[in-house]
Amino acid sequence: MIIAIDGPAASGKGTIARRLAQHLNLPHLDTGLLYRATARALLEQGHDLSDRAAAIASARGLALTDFDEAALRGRGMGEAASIVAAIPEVRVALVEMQRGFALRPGGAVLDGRDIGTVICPEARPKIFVTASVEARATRRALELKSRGEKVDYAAVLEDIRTRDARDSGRAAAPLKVAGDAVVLDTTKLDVEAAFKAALAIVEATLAAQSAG
Ligand SMILES: Nc1ncnc2c1ncn2[C@@H]1O[C@H](COP(=O)(O)OP(=O)(O)O)[C@@H](O)[C@H]1O
Ligand SMILES: Nc1ccn([C@@H]2O[C@H](COP(=O)(O)OP(=O)(O)O)[C@@H](O)[C@H]2O)c(=O)n1
Repeated sequence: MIIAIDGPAASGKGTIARRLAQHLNLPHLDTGLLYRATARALLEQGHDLSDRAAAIASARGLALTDFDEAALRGRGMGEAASIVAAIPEVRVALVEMQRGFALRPGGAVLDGRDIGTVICPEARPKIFVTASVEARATRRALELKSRGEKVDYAAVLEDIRTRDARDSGRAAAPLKVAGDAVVLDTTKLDVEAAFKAALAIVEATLAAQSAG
């Protein structure tokens, strides 16, 4: 089974994807890390984020490895990732890697922005995880603080608004709800309740598949 989890920044999609993968014993790919790693490689080589050719080369050179998550999950890298992710050729360079992961025998769980719409349109179920922008900013601010970053809520809220607009407004694989996705709003759910709600969606899909 391929499970596609999409949604905006800090909606809780990664947490849900990880928990589902663990529970179902499936491999999990956080596809946001691919865009974050592309941006980081670009910056480390001294290029500017607006250097399209260098961004494309960086995406083409990326390998699925154990990413240095501590370096990638910082506030600046989320913003940088969303800038390079708007370049169509960067996205194309990362498609095969993601599809290869999704098509592993036994299935996989992938989370991102375009898993259900572009990478794995055949995935079942597709879950679109969302939450109010204020809840997402609160969660991200807490997360960044726990990672040792000095952050202020207002700045994180502004970051998230900017990123939502860029990710939804771009021409290439914009963030949007797939027609056949189930929307899961986690604004009022804690981590455990959000996981249980997602698991119920997966179980309903499995039941429908075995019935039909
Ligand atoms: N339902 C929830 N309630 C409160 N905090 C949550 C919830 N889901 C996730 N979090 C926390 O919010 C932060 C962002 O979650 P994450 O799963 O990384 O989001 P995303 O992958 O959508 O960016 C993490 O610190 C995570 O522990
Ligand atoms: N499948 C994906 C995953 C991430 N991205 C981009 O990468 C950025 C960082 O993604 P992420 O999932 O790590 O970010 P968070 O949702 O964790 O904040 C997003 O803002 C998107 O612009 C994408 O375009 N497509």
